[in-house]
Amino acid sequence: MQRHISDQVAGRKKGFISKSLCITELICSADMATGVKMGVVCGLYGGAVTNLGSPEQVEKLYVPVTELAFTGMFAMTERGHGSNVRGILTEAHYDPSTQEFVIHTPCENAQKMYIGNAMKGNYAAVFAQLMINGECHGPHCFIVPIRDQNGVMCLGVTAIDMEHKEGLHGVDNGILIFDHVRIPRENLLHKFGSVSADGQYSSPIQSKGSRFNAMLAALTPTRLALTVQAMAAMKLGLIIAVRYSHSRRQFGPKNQDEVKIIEHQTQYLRLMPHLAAVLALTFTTRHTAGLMDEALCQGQDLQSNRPLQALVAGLKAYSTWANVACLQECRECTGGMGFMMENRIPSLKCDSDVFVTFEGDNMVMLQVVVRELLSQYSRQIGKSMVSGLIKSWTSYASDSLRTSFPSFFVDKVGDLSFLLKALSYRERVLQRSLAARLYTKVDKNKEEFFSAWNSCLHHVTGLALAHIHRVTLEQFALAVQECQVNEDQALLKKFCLLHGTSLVYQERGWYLEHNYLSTGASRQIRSQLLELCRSVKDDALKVVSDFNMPPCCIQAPIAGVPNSRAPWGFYPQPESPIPQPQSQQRATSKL
Ligand SMILES: CCCCCCCCCCCCC/C=C/C(=O)SCCNC(=O)CCNC(=O)[C@H](O)C(C)(C)COP(=O)(O)OP(=O)(O)OC[C@H]1O[C@@H](n2cnc3c(N)ncnc32)[C@H](O)[C@@H]1OP(=O)(O)O
Ligand SMILES: Cc1cc2nc3c(=O)[nH]c(=O)nc-3n(C[C@H](O)[C@H](O)[C@H](O)COP(=O)(O)OP(=O)(O)OC[C@H]3O[C@@H](n4cnc5c(N)ncnc54)[C@H](O)[C@@H]3O)c2cc1C
Repeated sequence: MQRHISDQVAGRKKGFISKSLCITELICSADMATGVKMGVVCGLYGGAVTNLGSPEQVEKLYVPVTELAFTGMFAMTERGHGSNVRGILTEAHYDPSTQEFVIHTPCENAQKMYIGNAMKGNYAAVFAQLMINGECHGPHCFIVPIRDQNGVMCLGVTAIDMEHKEGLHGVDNGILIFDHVRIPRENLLHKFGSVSADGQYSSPIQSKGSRFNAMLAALTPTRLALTVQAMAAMKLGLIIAVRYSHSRRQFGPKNQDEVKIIEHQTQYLRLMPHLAAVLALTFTTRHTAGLMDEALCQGQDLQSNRPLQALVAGLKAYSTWANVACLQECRECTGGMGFMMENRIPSLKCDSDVFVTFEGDNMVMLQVVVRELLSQYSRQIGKSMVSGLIKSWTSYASDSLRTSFPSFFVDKVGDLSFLLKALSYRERVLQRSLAARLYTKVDKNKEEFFSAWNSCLHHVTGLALAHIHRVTLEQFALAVQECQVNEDQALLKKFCLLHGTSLVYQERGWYLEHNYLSTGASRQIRSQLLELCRSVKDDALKVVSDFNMPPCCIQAPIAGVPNSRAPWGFYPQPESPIPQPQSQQRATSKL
């Protein structure tokens, strides 16, 4: 792990992001809190220093972390501002007489909140408004000493433990308050903004907005890491629920053995789409990590890669919501056993619920996606075309768009090509109609942008998810094509079809409203979904074992893996004979 992190420092060895995501998934599978804590120290504090600092600052402020000399934290969020980082109130005043920055918390709303590792960490990457002679240069990142290696607090710094949370109990989250804390000028991470000894500000990025965006790009790698952490939670939940569904028996034909609960149609209908989704997410995150590795190996900064930032922001939102839905389904599909702490699902739910909020609230992340989609769109067609769009928007959407997606003429309803075109069609219609709506509101009716945008948020979030859905199905389809093992390829193809069918089925109302699906086709999609779920329910055991999750990471007796932290567990082995009450050998009979 240590060598691996120093790779990060040594300028990104080939495939660094892809490799680190494998480590991430494994660490998070073992314990979500450990993953988050490492994410804070390595991903966030480390990411801030390596993405926003100079090589000398990386050497001084991050390499010692890889040598376990000290740890860091990431202090961006404040009591008054979490999503709206531009509005943060912590101040960093430059004092040319001493060539120092004075970090100060001017009011209660400026207190840094929820900060991971706040009660143990030595240094904080603190986001503050950079002030020189009363002029504000926007949020910048400063390295502020919090406590020494003996745990003695630094002068002017107060840390308050926020204590009880829903989950992630292994992470210490706290409040940080700075009372005129002086740090050397060299502690400003100055890749995108620096201050000379006599107080002259300079930046390689002229636009304040783009400079601000560059500051936040440091979050992109950990947002992708969080996507992987959400996938790890989904995989654990599905391993437990699928295995239990293949061992637990309940009800059956008269005078015959009770059937395994996986045989109940509702059981496989509830679980299989989530299994397909986590496979789609697996291939899409690998693709995205590859893009990131490629960019970094070509010496590109993440800051200038808005398409990548948008893709990661969308994946973070989709995966963390998918995880919450998946774990709830797994909890319900395992009945009373799923509610017992020994079987892991409750703690996975509690630990990962917050993933939809931190690292960028999902509703806000979806807007990052659409900002980029609209930016690309207006570059692609130019403003004049958008005005042209408005004139005949309704006919435009229903006629010309459909001709570019003649699915229902050439593709068989439910084929993969049909599903891919359906998802692309929906994304295009939502993108063009949103562009037209905003253009009408802002350019024609001169509405203030915020209120125009706010009144379209339902549309915005729908477009963002439509985009991510389409990307995940495309990446899944590519992975199927590239699969070299025929048996695996055939199985992945069924799950890929299931993922696409499930996505179109979820939005069948929209497709019916837009005359893209006939009522007959909609019924065909539903029948296909039911049949695909049925056809893969037994293959699911192979899929979840192919996750190669080490037993020590599963820790769930109902999945046939003893929980070392809950030795009292009941151990029905998958494929086990039907356990009878008198024969129910508790593994702890020796107690
Ligand atoms: C090795 C082991 C590792 C294990 C890893 C485990 C997993 C990881 C676990 C990590 C631990 C988690 C613990 C939690 C930590 C945290 O929560 S940290 C804090 C996280 N906080 C956030 O993410 C804050 C979210 N907010 C933001 O990201 C931003 O504030 C924002 C909302 C995106 C900014 O919005 P806004 O203020 O509107 O600014 P921008 O949208 O960036 O706009 C700035 C200007 O840029 C223009 N613009 C926007 N988009 C585009 C575009 N696509 N193209 C072109 N231009 C664009 C925009 O118009 C603005 O221009 P101006 O108006 O001219 O300024
Ligand atoms: C366990 C935990 C650990 C954390 N660790 C850290 C850390 O180490 N470092 C750090 O800096 N931060 C950390 N955070 C803070 C986290 O990043 C913020 O909670 C997150 O960014 C959301 O900000 P907020 O809580 O202020 O919610 P708000 O931004 O106030 O959002 C509240 C609600 O308003 C909605 N909303 C806000 N803006 C919009 C909008 N423009 N459009 C639509 N809806 C909107 C949101 O969707 C949400 O439903 C942590 C938080 C938690 C809970």
